[in-house]
Amino acid sequence: MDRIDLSLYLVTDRSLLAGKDFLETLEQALLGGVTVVQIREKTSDTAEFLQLAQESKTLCDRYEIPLIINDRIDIALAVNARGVHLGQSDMPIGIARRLMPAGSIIGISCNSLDEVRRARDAGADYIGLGAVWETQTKRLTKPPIGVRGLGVMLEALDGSDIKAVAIGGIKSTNLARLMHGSWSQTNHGLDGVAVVSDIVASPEPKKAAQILKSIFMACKTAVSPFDRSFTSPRSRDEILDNVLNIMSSVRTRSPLVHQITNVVVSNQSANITLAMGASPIMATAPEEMSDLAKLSGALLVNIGTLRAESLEGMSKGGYFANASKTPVILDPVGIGASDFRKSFVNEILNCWQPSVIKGNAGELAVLAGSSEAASRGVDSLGGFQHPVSFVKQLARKERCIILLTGETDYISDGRRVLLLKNGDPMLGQITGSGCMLGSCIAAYCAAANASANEGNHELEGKLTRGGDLLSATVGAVLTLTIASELARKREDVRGIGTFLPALIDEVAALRPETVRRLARVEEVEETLTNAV
Ligand SMILES: Cc1ncc(COP(=O)(O)OP(=O)(O)O)c(N)n1
Ligand SMILES: Cc1ncsc1CCOP(=O)(O)O
Repeated sequence: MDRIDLSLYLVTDRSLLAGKDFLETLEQALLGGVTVVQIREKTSDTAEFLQLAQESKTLCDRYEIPLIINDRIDIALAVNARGVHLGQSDMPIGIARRLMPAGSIIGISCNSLDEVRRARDAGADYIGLGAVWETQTKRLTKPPIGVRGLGVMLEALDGSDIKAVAIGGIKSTNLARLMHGSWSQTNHGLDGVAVVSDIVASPEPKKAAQILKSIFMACKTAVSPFDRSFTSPRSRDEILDNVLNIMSSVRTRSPLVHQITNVVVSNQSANITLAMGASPIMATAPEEMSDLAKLSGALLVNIGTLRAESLEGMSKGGYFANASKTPVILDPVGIGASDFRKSFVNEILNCWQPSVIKGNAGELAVLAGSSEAASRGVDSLGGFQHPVSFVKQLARKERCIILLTGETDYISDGRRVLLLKNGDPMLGQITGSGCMLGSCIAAYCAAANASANEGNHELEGKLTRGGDLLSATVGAVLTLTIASELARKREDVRGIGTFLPALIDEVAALRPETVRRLARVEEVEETLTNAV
């Protein structure tokens, strides 16, 4: 089916034209670069549908763009359309295939893995996966799949030549998130996106199509398998060099670090951010997320004390941060404690792409859907048998950097895995050391991202500016853990009460040479086993 290009698939809807002319809007969309058009008429009678289809066919032929008809095989035959798009309760694929001329394109909508498998076995040419998100265009009868639900459906097409497009709620503002988040673990990506309102309802359909197309193409080429929107350093020594550069950069740039964090640690998180040389802003109101995303160098989302009023802020915060190409650090504190936390994390990960996810074994196990490491509240009750494999695979699955904290910290970007062995046990005895680490990661990521791509070139389709966020995460861990070792040795530290201020002081006083001298970082080679 490589004869038709599904990259930007326009599905029409006359009810969204808001006064614009149908054919003029279609022509603008064609000029804007749509690669296939589906005429979808839910309310018109046969004569009206036929006329629209005929006029659309003439126009599409002029632009050499294939025309697909929604549901109606008779109309598709009458206008000699390139194919039909069927729903689950329309004509079965086998019969449609017999009725349509040889070589016609037959697409079908799928909302579940079962439907994808059936469509594959029935010989569909492509599937429309959706709805991905809620949409105003159609009343949905089945719940949205969410970005993270698409990968497993795409995986079911491995080895076949069936193509897949996503549909439902897709806009220029969330397309990059869709493209980043929908890859299967086997690296099966989307062949296209089907869009109705973002083009049809736009006052400038040509421009709307152009924007969608350029984001799609940028993502399709930039997001090759495991190729993140950030740089990956080549060796352990290069990572350490980068860590020291980023450390200095935090102090010289003093980036603004937006933190939506929990009430237990808010104060110490703000202070550790200041100690690193960055500038904290602890803001939760959804109304200011758009403005703050433009100002901040990074966003930390920590769900430690999840409250109804912070949910919207977290959802919007990550969304606007992605749009501003600002790294987002997710700390899913105590995700295993309640179904509420679990489903909220799932919800936000369907709205935005994190750059780094940090958590203890219990938290990351819940996120990965593994029962290997249990947790109680915010504490982990054990570890993984193969932590190296686990972090590497989770990084691939979530397409971001994963930091698994514990006595040894494991960091992976899906390609390499680093083990960090610094840190004093007292860090685990004070409340909020993990949350402070989230602040440190955000500050380092802000500095690393700010120094990348300063000319702002070639950023379309990316969710950060391309900074070395792997080294940034390593640097943040080293900063806090090495400072904890130094703090513990101080004579004025007599217990956890005196340890916390000493820790903040040591972070502020930490010098790059000390980090290089004391860092205990190893890189491990890992062939993936099935850990996630
Ligand atoms: C490309 C694409 N995907 C899905 C749909 C939805 O089709 P269907 O389930 O038949 O629902 P209606 O479009 O008939 O409301 C589609 N039209 N196009
Ligand atoms: C036809 C259809 N099928 C699933 S969602 C949808 C409508 C998508 O419209 P929009 O792109 O405006 O969200």
